[in-house]
Amino acid sequence: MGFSTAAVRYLRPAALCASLRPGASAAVSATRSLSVPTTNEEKTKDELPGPSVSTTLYWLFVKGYAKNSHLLQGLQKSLYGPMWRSRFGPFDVINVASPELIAQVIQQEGRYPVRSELPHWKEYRELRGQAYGLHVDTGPEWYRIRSVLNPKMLKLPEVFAFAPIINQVVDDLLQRVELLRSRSRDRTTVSDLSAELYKFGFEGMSSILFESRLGCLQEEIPQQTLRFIAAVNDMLTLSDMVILFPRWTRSVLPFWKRFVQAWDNLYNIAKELIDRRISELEAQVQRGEPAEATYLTHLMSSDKLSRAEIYVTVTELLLGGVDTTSNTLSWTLYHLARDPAVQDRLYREVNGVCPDRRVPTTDELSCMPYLKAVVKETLRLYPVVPGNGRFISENEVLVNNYRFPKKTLFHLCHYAVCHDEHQFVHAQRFLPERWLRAEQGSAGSYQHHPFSFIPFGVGVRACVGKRVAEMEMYFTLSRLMQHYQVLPEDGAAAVKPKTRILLIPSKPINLRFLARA
Ligand code: HEM
Repeated sequence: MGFSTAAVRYLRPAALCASLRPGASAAVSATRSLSVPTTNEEKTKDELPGPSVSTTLYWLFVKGYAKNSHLLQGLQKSLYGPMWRSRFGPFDVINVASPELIAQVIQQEGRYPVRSELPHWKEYRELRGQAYGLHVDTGPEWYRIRSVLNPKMLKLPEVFAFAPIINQVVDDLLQRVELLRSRSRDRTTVSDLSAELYKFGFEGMSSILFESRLGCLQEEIPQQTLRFIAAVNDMLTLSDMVILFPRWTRSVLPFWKRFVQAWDNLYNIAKELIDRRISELEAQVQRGEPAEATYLTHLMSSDKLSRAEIYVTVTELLLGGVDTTSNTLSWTLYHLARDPAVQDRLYREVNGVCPDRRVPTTDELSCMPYLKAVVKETLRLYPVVPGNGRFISENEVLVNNYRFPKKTLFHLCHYAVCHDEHQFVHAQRFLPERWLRAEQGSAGSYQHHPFSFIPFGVGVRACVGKRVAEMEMYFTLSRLMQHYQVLPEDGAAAVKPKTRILLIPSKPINLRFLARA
């Protein structure tokens, strides 16, 4: 199947944005038709091609695609065409792997789209009497939560208010890089960069959400922070296991109990951090000191979310915001190290806009088109969420002339689409230039379909953290470029991606950071 349990998870909680904006990408063809074709010869899903369960098992566990389910998307597309059906365990999934078909699904997703059902998350919340939150709530209840988050997360001036916090964390990252390279044998290498960037991502998101520093980039990471990071990892890993096994196995297999324990740890630490910060803010207000309009203050003062909903929502934002951004940063630095011409051009752009290592302002970031093109191209080659989902529960759907009943789960094969030569010339190459309007053509690019590049998802349920993630990545990369030239280790082999829910490096990325004069 082009659909793994891992995909289910992001289909799961992944992370939401803008409405369908045909202008979303730099090279959107305005003339393409997104309308749903209708003829009289409708077909049913039983007529769709797709692998048998045994073929799927063979691919996943004999051929090794369980770890590379992003590649299975392309393989299956070549065998079955752009739409096929996969059945495996509890899943019956319709895979769509062309921008036109993805557009058709999204056009019919309804007012309150659902990525996938998360029965095990819902069950945990009910077990503990917690609020459902962003990922489990559906319909108008989900929208109510989104409408509180969107203004603070998706409006640029609001997002820019997080710039000082993010830059403080980038300061710490720079110090950490300096420390690690000075300790390395050749005094330049930072080993396992993704692990360092994960801690950076965690510190960055928690600084915004909890308005407190957790010390992830310190030499001695505080115990509570270590427990928190471990709980996040455990919960996400176990979430995939729990959904695969039927309920009766819970008394014999340890996964459900450990899943509940991991959620308990995660929720309790988040609750403690939030309560502590809220007490500080309340004391501040009582003393007559003005409270800054930061994230928690915004959620509290909106009066639209209960305290229980705030606990869950903030935890879920953290879950969506760490490894997505940190993995994208890892891949970007990996490519910059292997492509000196791209890195040099990026350095010249950053240095031209902000000489003498001056910290860029948000206005100055907007004068760095090549920086943005580099990040876009990284997200095209390594879409950290390689497959997305839509569970259309309310209505029947007509896609590619097949009629699907209510409660059909669609897997949007984003990885296959943004690696498609018909959409992107030299699709396997790292060519940031393709995103620069003035230079289209030099990189052989041409007008691609708006739904061929949707790394943050699409529609009203798209990623709520898109703007924050972009700003964090722009500051981090521009400032790293000001200080260092990055290079691969001598003779280092290429690092391929693998799917572990997200598209992550299959082995540690070690890079040399040479201080710029
Ligand atoms: C490179 C960085 C990121 C990428 C590529 C990414 C990608 C995605 C994608 C593909 C989705 C699913 C969207 C859909 O279903 O259409 C999503 C949802 C989501 N993302 Fe992100 N994300 C990133 C960073 C972040 C950050 C920084 C945050 C937190 C501030 C975040 C929080 C979320 C949340 C909470 C959802 C679920 C929203 C909902 O269901 O209403 N993401 N993300």
